[in-house]
Amino acid sequence: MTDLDDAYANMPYIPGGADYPARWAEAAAAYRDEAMMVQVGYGPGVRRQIDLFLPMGGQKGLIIFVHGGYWMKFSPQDFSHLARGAVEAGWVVAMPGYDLAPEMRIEQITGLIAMAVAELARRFSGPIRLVGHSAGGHLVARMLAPGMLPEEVASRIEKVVPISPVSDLAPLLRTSMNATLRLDAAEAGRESPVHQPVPGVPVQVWVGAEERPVFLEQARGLAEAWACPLTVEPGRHHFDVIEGLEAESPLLAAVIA
Ligand SMILES: N[C@@H](CC(=O)c1ccccc1NC=O)C(=O)O
Repeated sequence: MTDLDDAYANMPYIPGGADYPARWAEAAAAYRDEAMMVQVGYGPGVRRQIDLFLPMGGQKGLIIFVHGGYWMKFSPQDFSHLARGAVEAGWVVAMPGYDLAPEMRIEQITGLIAMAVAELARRFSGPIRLVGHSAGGHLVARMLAPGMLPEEVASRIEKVVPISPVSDLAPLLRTSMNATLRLDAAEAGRESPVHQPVPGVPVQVWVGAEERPVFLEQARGLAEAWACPLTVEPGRHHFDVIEGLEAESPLLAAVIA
């Protein structure tokens, strides 16, 4: 144990926390059974696949959701059900997979997400919105770094909603997770969205009021660094803060409005 392990642990502080991953996988599989889904690859290997959920009728644009799990856990197939709200509102929802730590360093994962976003931009026209949770919130925030995406892709990004993002990676150097993440101070600095220039696109940071204090700080830190709005949603913790994406909710409204 290191001094910040407990601060960054979510599961032990969430009632029934250990049951969430199995419930996510089950809800995700049930949604895939009824959804119109196709997969496209953006690189070699089973993880470089994007699940695409298609709405009936016209398309308002593309929403890319990047899942979390401290860059070392889960796949898009654990979170398919989160596409429902935006799909029913007429958006295409894309969920890219990515190779995980320790095989990948965080900066390589950032590069994979940039590749996935560029691939999606080639395949769809129209506006693109980015949503990510936790480590995925970090990854979507990273897409706004100068030069991360080709200009013709960057110019189509209309809005970004980082949910409970990790925005300053430096504290992770002091967690046992870093045995897997293998961050050093230099990479932690380069990979921290709080150190990026203020982006030119609207960003709305979202976090649950019942989250661990460090996640409230991480969210506030990003909203302050980027001078963008922060919503602290009452009654939500790190695991149920994403549930609003499943149906009409304040979070879904923030994403699709
Ligand atoms: N084992 C981790 C899991 C976790 O934090 C997490 C789980 C699902 C989605 C995002 C997460 N956190 C950051 O990416 C914990 O509870 O501390």
